Amino acid sequence: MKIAQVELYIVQMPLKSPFLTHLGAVAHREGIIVKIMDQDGCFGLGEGVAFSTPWYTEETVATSLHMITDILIPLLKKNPIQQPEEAALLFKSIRRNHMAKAAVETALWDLYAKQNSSSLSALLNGTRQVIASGVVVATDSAVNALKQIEQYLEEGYQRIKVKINPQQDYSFLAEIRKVYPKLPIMADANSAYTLKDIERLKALDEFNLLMIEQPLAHDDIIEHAVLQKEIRTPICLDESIVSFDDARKAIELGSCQVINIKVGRVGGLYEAKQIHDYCFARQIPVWCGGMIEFGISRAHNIALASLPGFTIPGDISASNRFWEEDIILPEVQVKGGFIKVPDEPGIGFSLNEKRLKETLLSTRTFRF
Ligand SMILES: O=C(O)CCC(=O)C1=CC=C[C@@H](O)[C@@H]1C(=O)O
Ligand SMILES: [Mg+2]
Repeated sequence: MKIAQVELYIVQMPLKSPFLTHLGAVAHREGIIVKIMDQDGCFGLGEGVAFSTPWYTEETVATSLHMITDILIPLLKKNPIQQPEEAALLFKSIRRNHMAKAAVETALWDLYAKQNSSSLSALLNGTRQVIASGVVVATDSAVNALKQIEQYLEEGYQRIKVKINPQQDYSFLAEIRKVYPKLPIMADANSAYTLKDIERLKALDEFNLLMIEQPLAHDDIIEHAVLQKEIRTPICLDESIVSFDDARKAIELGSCQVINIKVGRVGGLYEAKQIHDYCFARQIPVWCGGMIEFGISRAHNIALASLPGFTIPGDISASNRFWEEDIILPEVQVKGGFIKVPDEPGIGFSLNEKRLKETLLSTRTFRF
């Protein structure tokens, strides 16, 4: 792929309003934009989606920077690659650090697509021209959630995800169901429960949720299989699935009926596609998760979600869900509940240089 230079941009932006889960609040988002340039000046873009602290997974912006700078870039310098799959396989010699790997690997996919004048969606064998869009409500009260849901439904979003925990679950969902008896709703618990809560979780079956996401421990697939036999609501796994093998084992065990695929969590588009292909062959629905990300990661998600197995609206919302102004042009827009899949080369979005400058904390450059 003739890599000539890698540039990293560390950016930070306030969210329009804090994103609240039982694990804490995200009010500011730091991220790493990766730009990989070839000898002809063509470049690909990726985004590191680790948070500033390790509350969702073990990675942080600082650990990602270390991995990219001291491990992954030197590895790429030593091992010239012909296509992005080779980078994904090369990075398997390094344990975990999936978000750092994905930041680099996704930039290589964008570069490779542009070098071959193909849209990223087409390169991945995407089949959709538009993808259905869902949105997450992450707030502290049913009153606020209802206000947000009303606004998001006006904006066209096709399904709503809410955050639950044992302190508010039943009453919170009951309030929402009272106003919206038929709305497609899913609930994300981010590991707020244990098997001792089986009766609590059984009681949530009456709300006819599309699914409950990650009710038990972040690294469990055994107890989720026990729980799934006890509750009617389909379990969706998020945190527990960090690789293709995790997905295969969870499905074999009956730990879930749905998988939330996040490109960063599984180490890149190659692994994400492997999980998709496996699930698609077995008619296990998947959807594309979000990471409160900026537009570059959002663009990669759109390309991934154009694959045929993404049959459930994901957490891919418009740029203006979180940001006053995103770092891409054009911004991601939701129209009539759908986002258009670009057909221009690569991710089909470019960097908003003005916004990048406004949000920039620091940069690093590496010549090959
Ligand atoms: O990016 C979005 O639109 C929302 C993403 C989202 O819901 C999440 C991102 C990161 C951590 C979470 O608590 C949550 C999730 O678990 O899916
Ligand atoms: Mg989740």
